[in-house]
Amino acid sequence: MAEPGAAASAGRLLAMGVTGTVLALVAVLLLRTATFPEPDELRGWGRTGASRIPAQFSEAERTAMKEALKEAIQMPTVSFSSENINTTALAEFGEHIRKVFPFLFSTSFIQHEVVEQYSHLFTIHGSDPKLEPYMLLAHIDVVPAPNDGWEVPPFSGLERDGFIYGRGTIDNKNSAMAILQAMELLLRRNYVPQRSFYISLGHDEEVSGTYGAQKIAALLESRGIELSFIIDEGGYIMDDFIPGFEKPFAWISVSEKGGMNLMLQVDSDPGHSSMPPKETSIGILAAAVSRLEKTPMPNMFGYGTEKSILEQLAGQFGFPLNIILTNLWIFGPIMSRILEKSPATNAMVRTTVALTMFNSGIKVNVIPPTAQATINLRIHPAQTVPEVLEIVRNVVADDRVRYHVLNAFDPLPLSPHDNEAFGYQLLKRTIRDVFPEVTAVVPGICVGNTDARHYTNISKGLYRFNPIALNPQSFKSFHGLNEKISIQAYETQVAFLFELIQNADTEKVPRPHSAEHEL
Ligand SMILES: CCCCCCCC/C=C\CCCCCCCC(=O)N[C@@H](CC(C)C)C(=O)O
Ligand SMILES: [Zn+2]
Ligand SMILES: [Zn+2]
Repeated sequence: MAEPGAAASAGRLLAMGVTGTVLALVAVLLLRTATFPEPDELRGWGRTGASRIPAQFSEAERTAMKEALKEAIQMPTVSFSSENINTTALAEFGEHIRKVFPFLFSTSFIQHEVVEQYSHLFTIHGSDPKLEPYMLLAHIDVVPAPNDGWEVPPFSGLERDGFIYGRGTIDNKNSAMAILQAMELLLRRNYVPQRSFYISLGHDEEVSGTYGAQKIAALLESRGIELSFIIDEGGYIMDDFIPGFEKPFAWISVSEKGGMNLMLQVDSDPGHSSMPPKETSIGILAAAVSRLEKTPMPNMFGYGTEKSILEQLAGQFGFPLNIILTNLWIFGPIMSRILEKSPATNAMVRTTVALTMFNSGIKVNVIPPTAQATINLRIHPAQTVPEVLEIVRNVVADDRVRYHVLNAFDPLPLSPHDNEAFGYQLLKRTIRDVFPEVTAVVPGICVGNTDARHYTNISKGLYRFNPIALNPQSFKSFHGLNEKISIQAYETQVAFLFELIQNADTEKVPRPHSAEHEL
């Protein structure tokens, strides 16, 4: 987030001016942080006492869970496009889960359905019909991974130095396998849930989820099902993200950006390249997209969740950042500039525009009749598709450019994340139980898109959170090189889900004693 230089200059600014205000604010802050640790009596809500099953796994179980993940990674369930998915590998995955999770497929209160041939929907019938059901969501397809640049072949599932390597180890077979694994281990311990829930594993998330998540959501809607909340990928434990902020913090994405794929096209008369016109379709279009790249969309800091994220992290920083962050009413403009500096934080404060495809030309000596560029926009929660399209037109400001919206959708609404929000509070509580080193949980936004967006008709509580710690380097391996997960992190993910499923067996939302006791 804040670069060392930028934070230092913000600090210098501060030192030059508002010393009195700062001293007063330090006092307020000290009072606040003094009461930060949370009392132990709030631990372990949900199932308590004898009915609580501890997340302790035998050596044999730990070996089996790691081997099951490795085998899943070895199946190249690649989605190249909606029309081109590896159906052989997807079918193999279906056989694999039947083999390694036998209890899941033979328990009377669990129903398994295959949707559109390769997606899986499990219905786990709880004993208490008064409790509204929820869903754990993941996807089993992956993006392509050519061997080049990888330390080990991407579909080898090789273990090295305590890590399992391979495409899908963090996006997102780890979740698919960990959810099923946690449930299998609970069933082996005779667990019967009180609250019903669904496990949904989509097979085409990486190409929009049209036949997986979208069909499952429609199926549940046709059955009149409403869900209390859904937990999908798209938020993480952030480690080493912010200079000056040593501790990891949890980022639960309560929304995700909208999106638009927009094709820009310029047509012109073809002709002989020895007698070129002053401008060609390529030149006109290149200038247009260059203007777009040089003119960032407006900075929307303060209109999404980014401001409240910073305010909630404030108590974790040392001077002067703690003061800056608790007083964004003064320091907001500086902070919004700091956030613009890195691609990840820039994506939080504005609609981003990425030029992703450019096509033109048919022969070296022919003036091209047409040029096309496709841009991929990710829309900030405070903006809409028409607003963003209007800005694009104004920046391009050239009538020779024509626009084709390939697909577009608005940002997702903010899911509730107050003290009454059951799903959010359940995640927070389980984070605190399983990751004691995490001292802050923030409601963030997912800058990419997830299958959760297909479920808006059946749930208002869409949360995106994977219980794994990621640093900036591991973020680069998403869809990139050397994707890997440590065996310990995977075991912790299974333990987290094992606890979360039990924690969900309660009617009441946990109530913090006061705001200061909150994570
Ligand atoms: C202060 C710390 C700042 C850190 C900011 C990082 C923000 C993290 C939020 C989200 C991480 C991205 C999670 C990736 C999930 C996206 C999966 C994906 O690739 N989906 C496709 C869907 C498409 C419809 C095919 C996509 O392109 O978005
Ligand atoms: Zn994913
Ligand atoms: Zn992905």
